[in-house]
Amino acid sequence: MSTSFSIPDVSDPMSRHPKAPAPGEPFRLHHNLCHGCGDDAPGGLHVTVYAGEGFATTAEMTVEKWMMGGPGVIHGGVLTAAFDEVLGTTPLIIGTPVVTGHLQVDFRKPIPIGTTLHFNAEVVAKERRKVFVRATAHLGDPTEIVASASAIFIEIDLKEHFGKYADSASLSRP
Ligand SMILES: CCCCCCCCCC(=O)SCCNC(=O)CCNC(=O)[C@H](O)C(C)(C)COP(=O)(O)OP(=O)(O)OC[C@H]1O[C@@H](n2cnc3c(N)ncnc32)[C@H](O)[C@@H]1OP(=O)(O)O
Repeated sequence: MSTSFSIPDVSDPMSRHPKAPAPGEPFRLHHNLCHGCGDDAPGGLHVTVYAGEGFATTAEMTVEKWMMGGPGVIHGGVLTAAFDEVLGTTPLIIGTPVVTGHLQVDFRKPIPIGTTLHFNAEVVAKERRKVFVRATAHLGDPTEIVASASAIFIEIDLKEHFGKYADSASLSRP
C-alpha cells in the first residue's frame, strides 16, 4: 500500500479516555521489552511519554553515544524509532491501541550526542480505524524545531493482532 499523511477534512468525534493518565503523568510501558519504552529492552530508547492537555503528549529522550549516526550526531533511524514510540503512544490518550501504518519524518537540524530531545505530539484526527498524529522535537527551545513527524496509525485489537506472535516470544529479560 502506498500512503501519504493527509488529514481528513472532518474527524470522527474524539474524547480523552477516562483512564488516560492525567496531564503530566506518564503512560504505562507498552511492555518491558518494547524497544521504545521498555525498561528491560537491550539497547532500548527508554522513552517515557507523558500525557498533556487535550489530545497532546510530551516526551524526552537523552541522545546517547550509541545512538550516533554521522560523527557526533543522532542516527536518522534512531530518531525515527523515537518518533514512532512517541507518536504510537499518543493515541492511548483517546484509548485507542494502534500500530504504525505510515510514518514520515523531516530531519531539520543535526541533533548532537549528549543533548536531551524534547517531543510534543498530538492526535489531530481519527477516521474509522485511522488515527492521525503529529509531533515535533526540540532541544530545549520549543521555537527551534529540530525535527518533525506525521503518522497514520491503525487501530487494532491487541489480542487479535499480537496473540500469535506474543505466544512465541518471551517477554522476560533475554
Ligand atoms: C498499545 C499497542 C502496543 C504497540 C506498540 C507500539 C510501538 C510503536 C508502534 C509500532 O512500531 S507498531 C510496528 C510497526 N507496524 C506494524 O507492524 C504494522 C504492520 N501492518 C499491519 O499489521 C496491517 O497492515 C495493519 C494492521 C496496519 C492494517 O491492516 P488491516 O487489515 O487491519 O487494515 P485494513 O487493510 O482493513 O485497513 C483499515 C484502514 O487502515 C488503512 N490502512 C491500512 N494500512 C495502512 C497503511 N500502511 N498506511 C495508511 N493507512 C493504512 C486502510 O486504508 C483502511 O482505511 P479506510 O478506513 O479509510 O478504508
